[in-house]
Amino acid sequence: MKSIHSSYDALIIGFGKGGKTLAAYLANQGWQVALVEQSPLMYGGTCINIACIPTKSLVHNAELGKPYAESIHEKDQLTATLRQRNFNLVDQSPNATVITGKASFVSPNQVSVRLTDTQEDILIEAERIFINTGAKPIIPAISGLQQSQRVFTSTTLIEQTELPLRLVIIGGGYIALEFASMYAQYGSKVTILDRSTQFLPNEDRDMADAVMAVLVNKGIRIEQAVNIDEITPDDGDRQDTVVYHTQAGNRQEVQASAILVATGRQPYTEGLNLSAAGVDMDAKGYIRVNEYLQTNVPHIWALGDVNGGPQFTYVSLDDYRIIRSQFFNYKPHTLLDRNLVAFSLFTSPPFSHVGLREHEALAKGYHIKIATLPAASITRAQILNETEGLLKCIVDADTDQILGCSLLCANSSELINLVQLAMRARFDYTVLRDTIYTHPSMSEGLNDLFAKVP
Ligand SMILES: Cc1cc2nc3c(=O)[nH]c(=O)nc-3n(C[C@H](O)[C@H](O)[C@H](O)COP(=O)(O)OP(=O)(O)OC[C@H]3O[C@@H](n4cnc5c(N)ncnc54)[C@H](O)[C@@H]3O)c2cc1C
Ligand SMILES: NC(=O)c1ccc[n+]([C@@H]2O[C@H](COP(=O)([O-])OP(=O)(O)OC[C@H]3O[C@@H](n4cnc5c(N)ncnc54)[C@H](O)[C@@H]3O)[C@@H](O)[C@H]2O)c1
Repeated sequence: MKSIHSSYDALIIGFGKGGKTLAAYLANQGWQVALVEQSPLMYGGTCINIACIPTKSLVHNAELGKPYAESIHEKDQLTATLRQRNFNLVDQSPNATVITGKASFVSPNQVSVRLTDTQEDILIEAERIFINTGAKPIIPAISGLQQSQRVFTSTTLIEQTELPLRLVIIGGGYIALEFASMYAQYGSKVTILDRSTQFLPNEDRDMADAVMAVLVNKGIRIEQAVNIDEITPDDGDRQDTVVYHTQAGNRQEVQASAILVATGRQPYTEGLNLSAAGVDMDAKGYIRVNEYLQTNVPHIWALGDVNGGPQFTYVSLDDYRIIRSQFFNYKPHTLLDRNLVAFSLFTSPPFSHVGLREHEALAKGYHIKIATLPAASITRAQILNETEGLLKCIVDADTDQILGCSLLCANSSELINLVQLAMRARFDYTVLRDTIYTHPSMSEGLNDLFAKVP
């Protein structure tokens, strides 16, 4: 490890997407930079070690029909490679040092770091401090949950090399649906128990129903509006029992060889001692920032999940761009000009969305034109043998501009970026309708979808 100085131009706390990119950039510009990460198993942050990358590797291999244990092994190799590459990305710069330890504020400019290997406490001063400590799972208070040996988070479930025969998932959001889809494809019998009264409550009902149909076709059982009462332990048959009530008040039970808790993620500020720096948080514990991602303490910024923005790796990366534009010669960029953040939910096929949904456009008073297209009508989908799904676009009837688009089909996580670009460029929908796409491709579905706009 490089020698640690007592003072730096910039101190970055947490090896998240925004922070590591910022660390490498600032060091290349000649700043003296320290990046503190509490765990050597988290160099590179959440995305590459325990989130996006390992889960999408598992989704991909499930689609290919690879056995579970082999896929877990392959995922571990991939994350180990990326971890080392990410460490090098920062630490190989002569101006940057990765310090492995837990950071805690002592004053607005001073941070104490308890080094992970020696448990020694060191004090670091920095002119500017960037907090990028991410988020961690919310664990609901359910009787028996803490005692159970079969309860996992998204992090710990994908450490298991044995496929759970019966997987019960508590939650109905991103993690729940992605894990349900992939574990069902590996061969688990999956049950989703969601507290929300509606499946995918933010989506238009036609799209939500189409996603639900995809999951149900994989044999997944989905229960909405449930209230989990308790988890009762293994009685020798290697299965716990999850006891819950339905909205109608009926008591139900389901057996589980593994239980995944996927009930949301909360800001990771534990141990940071933000009060010593005087940094404000909101009611949910997210660090309050202005449009420049600056906290109430002017030389301290917060990037990524911890600042309460949408929890996506690409948003953390865009946070880096916002900060970069404040110090270097880039076009000014703030939270105020961040619009059109698309997302992809990596079920198989993936569900992707950008812009307004139909119900949102109507609520905003737009006059709209709508078109839908079954994925099965796209030739490429037939070739791929992935004919499940539905595509939908919402167009402003007064201007012909695209207001929103939802895609449930093969490669939708790529296609949605094309639609997003057209929306940012303020193209009329006819541009996507009449563009010459390669053949046979999923993009051609956009020709057909937009051709159906009345
Ligand atoms: C299972 C799962 C799947 C996901 N899939 C996707 C996806 O497909 N696409 C997508 O865009 N997003 C996905 N996300 C969300 C995405 O992972 C996060 O939005 C993103 O990783 C957040 O990064 P960040 O920059 O906030 O920091 P993180 O990458 O979370 O990094 C924070 C780091 O800070 C460290 N840390 C915390 N406190 C301290 C401290 N006091 N001292 C030192 N170090 C500290 C932590 O150990 C951690 O390494 C997924 C999330 C999960 C859980
Ligand atoms: N593809 C992606 O980009 C991707 C993938 C995974 C995660 N993520 C990010 O990670 C974040 C966290 O994901 P998540 O799925 O944990 O959270 P989420 O906020 O997406 O979903 C939480 C779900 O848990 C349910 N819930 C909450 N408490 C419950 C309880 N006690 N009993 C039953 N159900 C309960 C809610 O109804 C909701 O369906 C997401 O917001 C997303 O930003 C992104």
